[in-house]
Amino acid sequence: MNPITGAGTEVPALTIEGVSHRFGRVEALADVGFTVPKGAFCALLGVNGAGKTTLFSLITRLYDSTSGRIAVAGFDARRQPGQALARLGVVFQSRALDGDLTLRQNLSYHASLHGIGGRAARLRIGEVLALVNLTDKADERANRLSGGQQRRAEIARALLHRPQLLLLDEATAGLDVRARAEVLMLIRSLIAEEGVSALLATHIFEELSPADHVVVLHRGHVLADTTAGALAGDMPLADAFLRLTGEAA
Ligand SMILES: Nc1ncnc2c1ncn2[C@@H]1O[C@H](COP(=O)(O)OP(=O)(O)OP(=O)(O)O)[C@@H](O)[C@H]1O
Repeated sequence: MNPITGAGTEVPALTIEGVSHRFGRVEALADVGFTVPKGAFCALLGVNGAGKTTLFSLITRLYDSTSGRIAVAGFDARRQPGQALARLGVVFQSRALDGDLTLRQNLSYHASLHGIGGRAARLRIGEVLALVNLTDKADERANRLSGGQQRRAEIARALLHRPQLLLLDEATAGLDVRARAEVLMLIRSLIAEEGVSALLATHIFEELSPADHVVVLHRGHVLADTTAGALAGDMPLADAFLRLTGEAA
């Protein structure tokens, strides 16, 4: 077993190998590689422009990856996109709920996009609402929910089709400290109890525990693939990040 990532012989939730991507002359990603094991949490740390969103766009097939390999639960994103995407749940940086619809209506709409309807949808919506602890808010209009509740609702939405990997792009940004902690606790409990894996792009270091797997992305390069504790050493994680990248998060 890999002592840092905890990877065993199981098929990883996410495999990134030798992935590069350019926007004209800008090299957004350069030979990026790392693995998120099944049932694990990984924080992708990077300042603005590090390449986090580009990487997420390649994983979700918004952009086509032309070099290297991306696999979700063993399914190649380029050659088996349907199978790869079916195993992926995404929480975007921008708000993704229709504020005028109730939480249940939002979830019904997205369930139908995944081909889940009728009784199966009603049952699954009940399950995901319970998972994110929002059962009592099901008939509330989305714009009446707090920022933290909306994020939890977006996580519920991402879980509807039972993905194996959650991609969370700055899912805790813009929330107060308490709501951030609640969202992170939810992600950790989904990993522990539901067996999903999660890749969280973030630049908020206080959220992380020493044992957490962290990948530092900087100007398109992976500078570290280790644990938060090993990266921090005897200094605060933010200081270690600054020393490594030359930039404060
Ligand atoms: N559509 C695009 N066209 C040209 N350059 C782009 C495009 N998207 C991203 N870039 C450039 O690619 C690099 C990586 O950007 P990216 O958005 O992936 O970083 P990021 O880590 O997600 O940052 P942020 O936290 O600001 O979203 C940056 O230099 C950015 O300017």
